[in-house]
Amino acid sequence: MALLQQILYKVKIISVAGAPVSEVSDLQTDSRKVKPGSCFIAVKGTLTDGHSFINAAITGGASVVVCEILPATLSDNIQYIVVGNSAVAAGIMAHNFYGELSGKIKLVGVTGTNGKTTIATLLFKLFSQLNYKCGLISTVQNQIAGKILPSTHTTPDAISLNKLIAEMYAEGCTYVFMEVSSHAIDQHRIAGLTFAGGIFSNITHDHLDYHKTFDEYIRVKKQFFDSLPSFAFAISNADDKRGAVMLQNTKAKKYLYSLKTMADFKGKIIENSLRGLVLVINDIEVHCRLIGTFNAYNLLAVYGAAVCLNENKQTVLQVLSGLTGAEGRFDYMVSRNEKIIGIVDYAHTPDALLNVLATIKNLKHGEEKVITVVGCGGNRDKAKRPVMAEVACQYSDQIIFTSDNPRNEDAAQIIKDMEAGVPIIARKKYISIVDRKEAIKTAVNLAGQQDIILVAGKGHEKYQEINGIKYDFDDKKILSEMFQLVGK
Ligand SMILES: CC(=O)N[C@H]1[C@@H](OP(=O)(O)OP(=O)(O)OC[C@H]2O[C@@H](n3ccc(=O)[nH]c3=O)[C@H](O)[C@@H]2O)O[C@H](CO)[C@@H](O)[C@@H]1O[C@H](C)C(=O)N[C@@H](C)C(=O)N[C@H](CCC(=O)O)C(=O)O
Ligand SMILES: Nc1ncnc2c1ncn2[C@@H]1O[C@H](COP(=O)(O)OP(=O)(O)OP(=O)(O)O)[C@@H](O)[C@H]1O
Ligand SMILES: N[C@H](CCC[C@H](N)C(=O)O)C(=O)O
Ligand SMILES: [Mg+2]
Repeated sequence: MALLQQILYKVKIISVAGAPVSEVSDLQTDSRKVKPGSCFIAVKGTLTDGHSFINAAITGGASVVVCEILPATLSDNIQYIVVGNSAVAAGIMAHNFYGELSGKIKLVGVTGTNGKTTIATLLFKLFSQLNYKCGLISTVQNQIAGKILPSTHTTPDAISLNKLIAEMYAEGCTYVFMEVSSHAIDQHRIAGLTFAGGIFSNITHDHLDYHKTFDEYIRVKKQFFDSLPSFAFAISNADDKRGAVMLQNTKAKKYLYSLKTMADFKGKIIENSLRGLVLVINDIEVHCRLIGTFNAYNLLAVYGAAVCLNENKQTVLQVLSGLTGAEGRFDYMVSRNEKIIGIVDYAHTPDALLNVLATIKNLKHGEEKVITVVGCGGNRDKAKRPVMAEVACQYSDQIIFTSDNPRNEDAAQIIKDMEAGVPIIARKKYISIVDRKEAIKTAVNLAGQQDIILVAGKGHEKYQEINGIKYDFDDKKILSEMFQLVGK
């Protein structure tokens, strides 16, 4: 049980009605999870409005209701608290409920279209190797010190998020590295948290189904930096067109990283091959295992954050040089007889696909073919489909369009949306195969000695979501099984 008054600390209350209640057993934004004594917070969502479930929550046992609009009829023995924004209230209340712990650990948030998982995971690995107990909140998995927990979102809802941070604190974690998605910022999942630092990777086309315009997407991402406290650090990518804008109104201490211009954290690529990257970072040469220019940016962001967190520069670079990236990001394998190269990557935006394919192009020695297998997710930004197809065609010798997670859409129609982006000159080099396993198999059959197969879009995912059901599916496992069979 927790005192209601304490949980409401810092919440902007407009009015209070009904019967006074002093304690609640927990907080819930979902009426279906309410228990006797719960405080139900009615949040306006994207599909429905939590206010329609106030009665269901009361029937379920809620004793307190936090809402933006008071119901027409009030139930007996229930306290109603009217707030300006229930989602913001949920964030602040969850933070209070779990002991305001974000300020007691060092919480670092990473935002941007691409690179969040990579940067957060590298920071987690780096600080763990520097002998700190750390937490990780990411798309691939959550981790509390060594314990791995499954992840359902890039950034969990406010209640799950604060609960997770509380578990991390209880386990003795002193650092938590987390991804901050644009959905999370917009839906106030991070409201109430105190960040020690924020990192911006980049912003390119994605999620326009949700944010509607690119300007709005930028505005939402910027809000994260606008809300950082003055004692925090804010690190941004000087080479991204919007890198400066992100820090324009932040109170935090500002730092920039760059491969192209003068910056606090300045990098230069000396070598970029399948063996990894050789970089000079602020005059120190470092050999890294990560591949591709985009990873040079991720490494610079990680280095910058570690320096801002007062770690020794030499030690940081020493540890960084041994680190591998996150699962399903440029995961590299070679077929039996060492003939075909396979790369599984989570590129599911035009920019990510472009970066990965440009990296592969740079790494080629000669006339090897690049065969790309790619699809787009259903119930997500439709505008990126033709653009991803165009990018795939531009940088590949052969392309197989296939399904990703169709969710509630028709996989064949998603592929048609992609095909609309195929340039006329590329019409002869693509085929479409809805069944993703068949598509991967076909790519392996098409590949000759030394050719490179890129399987893009699903990275670490272990399922394919079709009409609400998650079927077992693992690009890496399928590709490696087929690679075992390749005898040519
Ligand atoms: C579009 C979106 O972001 N939706 C998220 C949002 O749900 P919503 O706004 O649609 O909620 P809703 O269904 O309209 O319901 C409104 C309210 O009524 C409540 N309700 C609903 C039904 C009921 O019977 N009783 C009840 O109380 C709900 O609990 C909710 O509080 O809030 C929920 C709780 O936080 C999230 O689980 C849900 O994520 C959905 C499943 C999702 O797929 N989200 C993706 C797009 C997402 O968030 N992705 C980002 C990463 C993106 C990236 O950068 O790559 C992420 O952070 O994971
Ligand atoms: N700094 C970067 N710039 C551009 N592309 C990148 C960068 N880092 C990674 N990528 C590409 O984007 C893909 C996704 O990377 P990552 O998972 O780190 O990003 P993310 O921001 O966490 O994505 P999500 O929003 O889906 O969680 C990678 O598989 C790679 O193709
Ligand atoms: N976090 C991203 C993941 C997309 C991954 C891709 N495989 C897809 O299903 O579209 C999203 O929810 O939009
Ligand atoms: Mg991620």
